[in-house]
Amino acid sequence: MTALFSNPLSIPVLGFCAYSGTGKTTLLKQLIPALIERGLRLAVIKHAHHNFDVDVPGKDSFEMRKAGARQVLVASHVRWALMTEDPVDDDPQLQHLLRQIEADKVDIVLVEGFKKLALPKIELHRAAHNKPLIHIHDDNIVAIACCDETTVPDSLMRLDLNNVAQIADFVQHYQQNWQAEEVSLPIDASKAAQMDDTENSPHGISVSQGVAAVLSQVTPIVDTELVSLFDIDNRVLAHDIISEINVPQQTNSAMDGYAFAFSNLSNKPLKVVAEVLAGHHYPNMLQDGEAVRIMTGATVPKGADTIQPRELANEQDNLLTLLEHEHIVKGQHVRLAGEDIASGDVALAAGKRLGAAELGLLASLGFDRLPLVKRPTVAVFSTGDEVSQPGQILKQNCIYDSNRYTVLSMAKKLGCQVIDLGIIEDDEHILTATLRSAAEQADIVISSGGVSVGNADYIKTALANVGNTQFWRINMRPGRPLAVGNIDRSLFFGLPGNPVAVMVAFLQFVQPAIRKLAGELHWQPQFIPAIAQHALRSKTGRTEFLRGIYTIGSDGRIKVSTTGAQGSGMLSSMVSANCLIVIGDDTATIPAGESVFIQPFADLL
Ligand SMILES: Nc1nc2c(c(=O)[nH]1)N[C@H]1C(S)=C(S)[C@@H](COP(=O)(O)OP(=O)(O)OC[C@H]3O[C@@H](n4cnc5c(N)ncnc54)[C@H](O)[C@@H]3O)O[C@H]1N2
Ligand code: MOO
Repeated sequence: MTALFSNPLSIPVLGFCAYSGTGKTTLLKQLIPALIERGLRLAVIKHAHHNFDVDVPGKDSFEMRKAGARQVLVASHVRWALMTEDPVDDDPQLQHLLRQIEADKVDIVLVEGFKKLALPKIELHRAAHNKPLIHIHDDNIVAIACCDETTVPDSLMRLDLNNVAQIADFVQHYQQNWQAEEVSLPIDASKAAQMDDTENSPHGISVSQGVAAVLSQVTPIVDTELVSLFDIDNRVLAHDIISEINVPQQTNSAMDGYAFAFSNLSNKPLKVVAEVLAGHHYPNMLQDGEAVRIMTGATVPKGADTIQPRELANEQDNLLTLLEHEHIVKGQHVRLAGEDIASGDVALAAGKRLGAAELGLLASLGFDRLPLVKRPTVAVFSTGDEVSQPGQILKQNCIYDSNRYTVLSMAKKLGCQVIDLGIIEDDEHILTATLRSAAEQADIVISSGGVSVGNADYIKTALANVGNTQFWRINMRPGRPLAVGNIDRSLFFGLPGNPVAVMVAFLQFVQPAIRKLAGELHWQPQFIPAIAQHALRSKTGRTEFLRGIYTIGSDGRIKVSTTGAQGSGMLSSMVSANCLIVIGDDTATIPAGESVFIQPFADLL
């Protein structure tokens, strides 16, 4: 039996396992120089079963540690050692230890010990020792280094325990051919299995299946319109935009300074023959021994190819001396014509959502009107007798409507035109009429509330009168009940009533649908790995969306903790959060210090 292990590094980790007395350390002591000779940079992790000390009593570092410091780092000009007092009941956590390795400075980590972990290993075996073979119970053995007497199955690579060069060749080959495991995202609609009969399924469907099923019902809008650059707010480009000019138009200076030909560099001063301001040019060809005074953005004259900043030059009586002469590089501080975008290039491709940077780029190419995909229209209403309009007196047993506002806001941020249909009372005729008229006006109709088993009746019957809609149980929390379907040519989403569930369900299901409908290409949810600051719990079989706060640690890594209580009615948890922590349906617990995926809210919320 092996215990789960996943390599947190971007370099391979290879274990060496054997019963004691087989000669693991002896082999490693010979193997390390042989691998270094082959150009590999190594890190080694060794598991010690006893309470070892790096230093000895009497040494300052020892005394400081024994005095109670949790960590002592002792450093000299050749080496440093970090000692951390980290008592644990079981074996130390290899994943945690691996994260201490400087993965950008080594090519492979060799691990001695940790033989129970499911990490790739070379088994060492001496038949004369009469010990059992490890590979029989461990699928992670990639090769066996042994003597002639050991029988090795055909499926396994056989190495000679006494042939260090052969083992080193194997390790080198392993390192060169290793590929990082494909990261499995907690939600991946592209890998969602086909759904069978999902309607009213008591078992529910996964988030990935739900997203895939929603997307399969969306046909992108093909109608386009020309829109002025001023009025484009986060909308989607309908056609490729080809640049008609070079950006920058002319080769120009990136510094205030002097332009000259690099081939003229010598200890002799150059003669300053003119001054070129931005928006102007020097009409002549620069001759041997000449330079011009030039400002940032001004066109570099013909005959010049290099700029020296003003602060690294001395000019007196039109004679120029270049300082730090030996550091000057040909072409420095020159911005070449077309280096940003060349005439004829696709500056932006169809399907791109236009934010501030894209608008700036289009403006820099001289475009003032752009062909855009027509905005999706989204109609939104709330249901529920207890739901009251903000601004009015809150009646007993009632709650103010927040869902319409969160949904309308998220739809607007996705560039949609929105129609607010208000709060619709729980009445079959009124709901039916509302749905019919909403579908006539909107590409997407969104309601909240009334989709769970108890109180779904009105919306269910109203929907049955006007369209074809399925009620799903999504294996997620929050946001379990969800209705999805069609009313004529409109897509309908019945989101659950709980305010956090509404937002999470919108982000996971409505958002991809709007993006596809709006013509956006290559849109995928953004998952970023972060280190959990405390243990996170879920239940296998469902995807958990916890409200999280991520920050960047002093080590440059992203860390995340939850906002605390996670009730699906607690909108304050969404306000304090800046991300969702996503625990996929195959995971029950994420221990503190382990990696978990987050979905930052970015600018959508
Ligand atoms: N027996 C079961 N009961 C419930 C289940 C279940 O599977 N079996 N699912 C629970 C889950 S999960 C959710 S979420 C809710 C969803 O219920 P509905 O979609 O029918 O929503 P309502 O019951 O109408 O409301 C739930 C909750 O949200 C508040 N709400 C509703 N609309 C608004 C609004 N516009 N603004 C603010 N708050 C709103 C409402 O007052 C309720 O407190 O069902 C569980 N029950
Ligand atoms: O959708 Mo519900 O509790 O999972 O909020």
